[in-house]
Amino acid sequence: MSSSYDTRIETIGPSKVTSPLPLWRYIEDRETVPMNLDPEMIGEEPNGPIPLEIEVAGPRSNLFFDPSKTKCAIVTCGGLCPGINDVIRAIVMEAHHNYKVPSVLGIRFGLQGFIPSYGHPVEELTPDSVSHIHEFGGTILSSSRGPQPPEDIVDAMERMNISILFMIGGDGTMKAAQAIQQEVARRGNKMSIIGVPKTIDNDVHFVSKTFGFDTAVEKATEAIGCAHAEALGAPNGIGMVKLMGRESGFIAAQATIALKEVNFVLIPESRFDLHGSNGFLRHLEKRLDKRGHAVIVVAEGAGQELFDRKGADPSGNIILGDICSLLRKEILDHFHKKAQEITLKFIDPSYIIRSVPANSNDRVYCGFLGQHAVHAGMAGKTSMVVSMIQDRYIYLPLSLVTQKRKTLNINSNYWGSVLASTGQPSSMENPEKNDNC
Ligand SMILES: Nc1ncnc2c1ncn2[C@@H]1O[C@H](COP(=O)(O)OP(=O)(O)OP(=O)(O)O)[C@@H](O)[C@H]1O
Ligand SMILES: O=P(O)(O)OC[C@H]1O[C@](O)(CO)[C@@H](O)[C@@H]1O
Repeated sequence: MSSSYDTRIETIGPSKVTSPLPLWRYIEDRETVPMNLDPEMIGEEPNGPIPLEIEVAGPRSNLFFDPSKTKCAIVTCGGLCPGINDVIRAIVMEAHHNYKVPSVLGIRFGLQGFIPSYGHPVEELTPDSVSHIHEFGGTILSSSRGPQPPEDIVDAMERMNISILFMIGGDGTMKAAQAIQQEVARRGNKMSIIGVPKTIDNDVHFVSKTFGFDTAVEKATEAIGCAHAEALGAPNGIGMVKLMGRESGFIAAQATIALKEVNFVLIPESRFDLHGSNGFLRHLEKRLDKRGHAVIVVAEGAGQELFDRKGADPSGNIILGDICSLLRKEILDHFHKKAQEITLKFIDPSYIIRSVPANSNDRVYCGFLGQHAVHAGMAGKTSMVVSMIQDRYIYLPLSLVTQKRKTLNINSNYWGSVLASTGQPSSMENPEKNDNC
């Protein structure tokens, strides 16, 4: 398969400043690494490897910005995610200790922090002030989700004399970064916009694994382990766990593969019927008849096709698309009608999987992401994100990662492995499509 992806990284201008870093190896500017990307890992159709030249992350010997006159800023947007504080810490340490920039500002409450009418003061981030923040979950800068005009954000950056803006967030934040970058370019400003993709959902296109995903999955497996114990603790015991993932089921799928005890995993990408000869309830019934217990993992966005546009369930009750409420009701009704005793225990770890501090893997990952983000910004690279693919830290254009949201491809070998682990059928849709009621 030939590739039509433009992986070139934009730069603001020529690099004329010698880097102050005491290093044994610099990365050649524009050094690339040839990669044969596994399409499944970056959210593309599984049509064979994607050959691409991708720019290697790392320190450059020549910089665009003169460190002694460079002011940086960091903003965190979207939902919380383990490791945000680790990235903030790494950026501040790298910028201050190695490049010796005079100032790194923390923008409070996401993009709101740029807009004067919200009145959020900026915070000077120093090595001292960030030295222990990795011990805590969340973001020391706080976050928000509302849209803010890129013109007002760039006005604020001009007023504060910011040269490099680091934006830590999910796919929405990367789109916001692109809009800010376009405004910067329209004004002909010499400012660098660097994205660090963050989300427990792992749904950023072209990024094989976002930081925080690993920790969230680890935390999710604790809930599944408990659901399994509950399921085993009663006759016909059913343990159900709800996990985050509104539009993609990566957390549910990965936690399922990690813990072999899951018998059904329901994700947004894989439609299913409740009733009928091949519906979920029939398969659950078979599982209970055979083994006497079942563990079900549900991504919050699964089964939205079962609700009408008002969020009502098949009986017309408005339950706002909450798939687990619907499943619990339908399971209880189903087995009640059959006069079969079941015990259903429901666990919703909810925000716990994303508000915890990062695990060791994510800590290491976040540290490097932060450092490489600073190297990129100082070299004058812009409109890009820092990421890791196939064990290499690399830079990717924002235009690539914002093309679409990554979803789990149910024709992939990865999903095949998930199904092999649960033993559920590859489809729980009925051939006759009229019996969801
Ligand atoms: N298409 C867009 N254009 C400009 N700004 C956007 C766009 N999408 C989202 N944003 C802004 O980016 C910020 C973060 O977006 P959002 O709330 O969607 O979270 P996210 O970055 O996708 O993180 P998460 O994965 O946790 O949802 C918000 O301030 C939002 O208004
Ligand atoms: O309740 P909030 O903060 O809007 O976010 C919930 C969403 O955020 C995420 O944690 C990350 O996008 C999703 O998994 C979840 O659907």
